[in-house]
Amino acid sequence: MSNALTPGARFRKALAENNPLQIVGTVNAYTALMAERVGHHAIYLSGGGVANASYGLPDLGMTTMNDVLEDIRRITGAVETPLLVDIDTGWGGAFNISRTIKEMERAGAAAVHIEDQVAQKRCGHRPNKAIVTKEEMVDRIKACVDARTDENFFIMARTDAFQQEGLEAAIDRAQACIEAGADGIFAEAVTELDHYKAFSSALDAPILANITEFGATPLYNRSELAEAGADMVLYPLSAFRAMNKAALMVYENILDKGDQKDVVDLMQTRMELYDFLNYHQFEEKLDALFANKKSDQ
Ligand SMILES: C[C@](O)(C(=O)O)[C@H](CC(=O)O)C(=O)O
Ligand SMILES: [Mg+2]
Repeated sequence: MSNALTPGARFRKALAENNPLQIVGTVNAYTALMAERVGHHAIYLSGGGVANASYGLPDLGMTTMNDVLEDIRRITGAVETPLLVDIDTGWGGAFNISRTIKEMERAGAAAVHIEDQVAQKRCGHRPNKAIVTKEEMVDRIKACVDARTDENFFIMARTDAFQQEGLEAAIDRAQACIEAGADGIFAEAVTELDHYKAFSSALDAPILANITEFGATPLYNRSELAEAGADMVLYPLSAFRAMNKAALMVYENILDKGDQKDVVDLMQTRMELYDFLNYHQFEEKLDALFANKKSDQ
C-alpha cells in the first residue's frame, strides 16, 4: 500500500517507475491537488515560487526556512504525491542545514535540493552567480545526509557551477557530492542535451534536468531528455507563469470593460473547481452529520 510508505520512499518509487520522472511545480495546495488528479507522480515546491507567489518577493534568498515550511505543510496536508522542495542554500551553516532537513522531514517533504551558490543567491538562470568552494558544498551535503532520520528521504545536490566554471568543474563537484552521500544531481542551467549526457555518463546517480521557461536551457522534450540520460525533469514555475498571465488578463479586463464576460472562458468553472476539491463528498457528509440539527429548527 503506497500510503504506508514514507514520503521519501514514495519519491524513490516514483523515480524507479518513471523514466524520466516529470516533477511539476505546485505553488499551493490547490494546484497540487490538480497535478495529482491528472496523474503526476511527483510535485515541486519552488523557492522562486514561495518568494514570488507567497511573499511577493524576488528569488534572491529573502525567504526563510519557516516561510517555506508553511507552504510545504499546506501542500502535504492536501496530497499524497511526493513533494520535492527547493531549500536554496539550506539557510546557514552545518547546524542550520541539519535543522532544515529535520524540519523538512517533519513537514512531510519527500526530497530536497540544496545548491552550491553563496547565501546571497540568485535564480540559477541569471548572470553573475557566485558559488561556494567544492569543500563547502560537500559539507552542506554531509550535513544533510547526517541529519535525515528516514534513510529514504531523498537529498539532491544542485550545482550552479556550469555558468562560471564550465561542464567539467560542474561534473567534478557533482561527483564529490555523490561521494558525500547525495542521492541525485540537479544540473542547473546547462545549455545542451550533451551536457546532460556528460553528467549521466560520468556519474552513478540520477540526474535532474531543470526545464524552466525563459532561462538558459531550451525546452527539451522528455523523450530527448531521457535519451540524454536525464532521470528527472523539473517544470518549476510553468503552471505559475500561466496562472499569472490568466490572472492579469482578468484584472485588466474587469477594469477596462466593466465586466468579466470576455475572460470567462479562461476560468475553471465552479463545478470543475468543486470536483478537484471533492466538494460534493464533503457536502453529503455535512447533510448526513447535521440532518438532525436541520429538523430541530
Ligand atoms: C528551480 C528554481 O530554483 C526555483 O526556485 O524554482 C529556479 C527556477 C527559475 O527561476 O526559473 C532556478 O532555476 O533557479
Ligand atoms: Mg530556487
